[in-house]
Amino acid sequence: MAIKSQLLLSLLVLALSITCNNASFVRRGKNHTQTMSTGKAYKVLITHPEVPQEGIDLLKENCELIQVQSLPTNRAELLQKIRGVDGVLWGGHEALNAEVLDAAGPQLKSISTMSAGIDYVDVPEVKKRKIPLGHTPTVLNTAVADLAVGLLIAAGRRFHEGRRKIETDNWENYHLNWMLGQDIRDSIVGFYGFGGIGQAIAKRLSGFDIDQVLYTTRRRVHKEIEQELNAKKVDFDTLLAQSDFVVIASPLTADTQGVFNTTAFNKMKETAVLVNIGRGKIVNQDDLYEALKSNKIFAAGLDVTDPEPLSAKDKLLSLDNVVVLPHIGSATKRTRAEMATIAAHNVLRGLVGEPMLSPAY
Ligand SMILES: O=C(O)C(=O)CO
Repeated sequence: MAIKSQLLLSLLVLALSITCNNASFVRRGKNHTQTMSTGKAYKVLITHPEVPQEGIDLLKENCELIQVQSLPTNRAELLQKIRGVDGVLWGGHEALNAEVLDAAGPQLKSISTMSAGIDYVDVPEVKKRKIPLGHTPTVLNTAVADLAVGLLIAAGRRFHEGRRKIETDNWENYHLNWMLGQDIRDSIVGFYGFGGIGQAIAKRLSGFDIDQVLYTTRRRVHKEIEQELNAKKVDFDTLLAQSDFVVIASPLTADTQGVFNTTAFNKMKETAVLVNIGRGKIVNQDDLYEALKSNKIFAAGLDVTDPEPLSAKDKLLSLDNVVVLPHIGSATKRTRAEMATIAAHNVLRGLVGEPMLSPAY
């Protein structure tokens, strides 16, 4: 499934690049078409200095590009450069809200983020102004899924604690029951959120001879996917009670915020491992700290935290049984290039009033 969908996606990207390169990128005025003094039809802001060249090359054929140079993003520079642009490729995770939309002006007609999650976007504000909004799911599924499997193994098999044992001269493998971890073989893996990323993780885990996949989502996934992944939809309490590994692969919304709290941890197995590659705020981090410290659950592997960046002094980092990464799920060169490519196509399509490749709403 994953290979097929990657292939399809590559074909789609190729097809789109042909369409977009041939499209007539003339500015659509009320009665006339016009181009700018630069000869380019549209002005597009790229809000990050490190957006991969693949995306920039696509845009620059038909658009005059302006780019934010500061890093971390200087809000004043962003607000000044966004004035009067037709499109925006939103490269970072800064708040995209009424302030920036007001600064841009009413001519703004196309925005795409370079991320799957859009919790930093005030979507109702964008919608209210009828501006098409794109994002970049799918292309990062494999990179995030690979990392999630890594976290699941690292937390379940105590990688971080093991490293600490060495660093503190406490290597005690003369004990037969030293550093024993959790088996993935024959385990039940529960997914909170089971879209493309969750399914890509389950697909990878099928190679580890797991017993069963459970998932909690609002809507049931297709029967064929359930069959292929040996997956069964269950309610949240069942997911918590039965899973040996619980993987959070859901977006952050008003409904998902803080759902993993003490009440939830108390319903999990004491041997359970929690993995979060969704968003930090889905977990109440103080409650997670208590659950890990008191061994209410076995371990956690987190690529996302609350806040980000997490302070080096955060109490979570004092624990042996948590593996924490600095939100690097999609951080591979190829994935970043593909994200920039999809985001650029989204922007170009929005500019000419065509449906975006991956619309956010
Ligand atoms: O694109 C996103 O939303 C991510 O968090 C990638 O890890």
